[in-house]
Amino acid sequence: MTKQITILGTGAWGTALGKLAEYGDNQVQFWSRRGEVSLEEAIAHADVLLSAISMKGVGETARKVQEIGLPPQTIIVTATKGLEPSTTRTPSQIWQEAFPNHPVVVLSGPNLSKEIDKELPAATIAASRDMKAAETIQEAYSSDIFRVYTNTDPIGTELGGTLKNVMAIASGVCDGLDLGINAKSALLTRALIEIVRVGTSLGAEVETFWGLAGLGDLLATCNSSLSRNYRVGFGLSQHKTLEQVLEEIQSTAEGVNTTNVLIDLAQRQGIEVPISYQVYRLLNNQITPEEAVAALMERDLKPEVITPEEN
Ligand SMILES: NC(=O)C1=CN([C@@H]2O[C@H](COP(=O)(O)OP(=O)(O)OC[C@H]3O[C@@H](n4cnc5c(N)ncnc54)[C@H](OP(=O)(O)O)[C@@H]3O)[C@@H](O)[C@H]2O)C=CC1
Ligand SMILES: O=C(CO)COP(=O)(O)O
Repeated sequence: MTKQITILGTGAWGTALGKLAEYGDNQVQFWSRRGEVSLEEAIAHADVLLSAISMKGVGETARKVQEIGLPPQTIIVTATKGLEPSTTRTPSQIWQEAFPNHPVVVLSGPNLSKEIDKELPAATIAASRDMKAAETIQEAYSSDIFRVYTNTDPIGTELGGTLKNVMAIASGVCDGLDLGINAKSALLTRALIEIVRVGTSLGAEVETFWGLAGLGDLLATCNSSLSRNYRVGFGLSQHKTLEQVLEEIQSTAEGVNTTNVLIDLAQRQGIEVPISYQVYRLLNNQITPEEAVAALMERDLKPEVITPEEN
């Protein structure tokens, strides 16, 4: 059945998700803080409210929607991949706290917007504790170019997409320094284990990270120069400053903020995050790319540990 989908944010991802929604025969209403349609008008008849706003605007936008109020049947979908600095909350936690009586669905997977724009085939996850809501989004968004799976682990799905951005920065450094496929394979494998360790300590289910929202998104983002986060790492490996690289990208690279939030959280909770820590030091000008690689190679020797219980 045709849904009225209101998309908040007309950046790269909001626009691509709008096209996908239209492709799936839905009615789409865009809203942007710079646009002509008021937020009140945009959400008045929404069956689905989909937020594709970058992390820095999520809390503020959720508050604005809260002040206006949502129709009772509206399903909230969040497609943002980030962590709120002041609270370390994920976007779905922010939306769910603002709207405790509405279902919240996380939409996340290996979905580089530039490929979606070209109508290349892709798959993603619609995750919610409310399976009926996840299935509604699955149905609304599925088409012959976009295959949507459901799961019941919104936090794991969201953290897969969020934490891989940190690893994409590391991966850009790895490729930029021309370290080879052996190094890249080692990096991505250990990156996934690090993501699992953080994710499970924040309440995610381990299995989620073996799927599209975990391994799938890690592979896409860490192997593509379409990824803004990958380009941050690649640029730093060429000894450009972070400011220069971000100026060149002119778009959201959530991994920069996520790394800072993650290191703060990991240090407070005693979670071991060796790769993310080197990314943090690099982003904060404490180390060169070459020193970051050396620091990872020179860590204490130990057995390969894969399960989240062990470090
Ligand atoms: N691009 C991609 O391939 C994918 C991106 N994502 C995620 O989607 C999110 C958005 O990314 P993307 O669209 O690429 O980034 P863009 O930089 O292209 O767009 C960011 C969007 O967020 C809006 N925004 C930022 N701050 C605020 C605010 N305070 N209030 C209201 N709106 C605000 C911007 O509005 P304005 O234009 O007015 O500044 C713009 O619409 C990120 O979390 C990203 O990780 C997820 C999957 C794929
Ligand atoms: O999340 C993405 C692909 O799934 C987009 O990655 P970037 O934000 O690094 O461009």
